Amino acid sequence: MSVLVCGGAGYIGSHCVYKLIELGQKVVVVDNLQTGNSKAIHKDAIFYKGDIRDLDFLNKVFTEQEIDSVIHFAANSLVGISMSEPLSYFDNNVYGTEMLLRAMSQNDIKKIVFSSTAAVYGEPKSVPILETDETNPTNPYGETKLAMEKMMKWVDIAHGIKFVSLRYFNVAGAHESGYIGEAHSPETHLIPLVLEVPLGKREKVLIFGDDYETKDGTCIRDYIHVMDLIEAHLLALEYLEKGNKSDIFNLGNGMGFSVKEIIHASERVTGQKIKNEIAPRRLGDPAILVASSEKAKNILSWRPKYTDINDIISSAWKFHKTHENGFN
Ligand SMILES: NC(=O)c1ccc[n+]([C@@H]2O[C@H](COP(=O)([O-])OP(=O)(O)OC[C@H]3O[C@@H](n4cnc5c(N)ncnc54)[C@H](O)[C@@H]3O)[C@@H](O)[C@H]2O)c1
Ligand SMILES: O=c1ccn([C@@H]2O[C@H](COP(=O)(O)OP(=O)(O)O[C@H]3O[C@H](CO)[C@@H](O)[C@H](O)[C@H]3O)[C@@H](O)[C@H]2O)c(=O)[nH]1
Repeated sequence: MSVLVCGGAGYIGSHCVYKLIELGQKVVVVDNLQTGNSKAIHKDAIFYKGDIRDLDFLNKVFTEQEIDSVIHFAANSLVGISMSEPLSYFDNNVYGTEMLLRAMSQNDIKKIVFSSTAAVYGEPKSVPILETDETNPTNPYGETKLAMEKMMKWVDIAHGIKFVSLRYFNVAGAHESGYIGEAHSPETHLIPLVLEVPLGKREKVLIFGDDYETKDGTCIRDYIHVMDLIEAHLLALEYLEKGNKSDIFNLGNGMGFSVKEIIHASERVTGQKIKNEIAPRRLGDPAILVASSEKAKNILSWRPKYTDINDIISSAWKFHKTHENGFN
């Protein structure tokens, strides 16, 4: 039996595929390569290039392969762009998930682990954020992920498809081998952008707003290492295999770092001064997002290994130093 990884050519999905294969699992990848790269897919995975919004394509994959469970990373995932292109976010994320769940239902596949996000909470009333806290997204991206979670809840009730929704905070770092890492084109995420300065690919990094109500005026995020995140997916699959109920878990380190602190930590890691400049706020950004992951620790027995921001940035730096042009 195989695990189907939707979005397995992307940053997080490719790390999941590597880990599953290292553990001896059979893996099928579906990806339309809109932001992913086929070079990031482990050579032992079976790859189908196609779009999750294409029901016939999905049914072909489910017919040709013996799929037991699905891990669903395929989505549009950029806060800033979702503010100017909300409809493409609803189309790819909500309609895409609708088609995936339809195909799973038609092919009697009953387990899905799903990438959700801290963006479902919006501006939190208190931190660290608990899964039971209010969800009130400040951007269309978070709204689509919330809609996808709600869709899965009703599909579970109607069709018995059990889900684990993992609400990731900010994912960073790279696979220990240094073979794969975060390589988007164009890049929009803070840590890889900051590291482009010491690599000589960028003159300076822009800080989107220094007038937030935070300790130094810049946005605070909770950074989690991609391999710790993947570990939680494996535990979530086990949890579903044991017949447990559908549930939602936050995944973060429980520590907030401001944009300025990330730049300073990156200076320590790289040993180089990183030029930066204050720019206007980016629309849709909450000021602060920090997770409580106690529920994942208690129920899934999740134990993150990378709890020091220097180690997370060092891991990203190791990849970027050897892949200055991503996978090209
Ligand atoms: N990176 C983060 O910090 C973060 C935080 C929270 C949640 N997430 C979620 O995690 C998931 C993966 O994020 P990522 O950073 O790896 O993004 P990514 O863009 O690198 O990966 C997404 C992958 O899905 C593929 N894809 C997108 N739409 C598709 C479609 N319709 N059909 C088939 N393939 C499709 C892309 O080509 C890409 O390979 C996303 O769902 C994202 O919302 C990411
Ligand atoms: O050039 C840059 C890029 C980012 N930022 C700021 O850095 C922080 C982190 O931004 P980014 O790395 O783009 O991540 P987020 O916008 O926080 O979103 C990520 O983390 C979310 C969870 O918190 C996920 O839902 C999203 O999919 C994922 O892209 C934010 O305050 C940005 O405003 C800058 O100041 N300058």
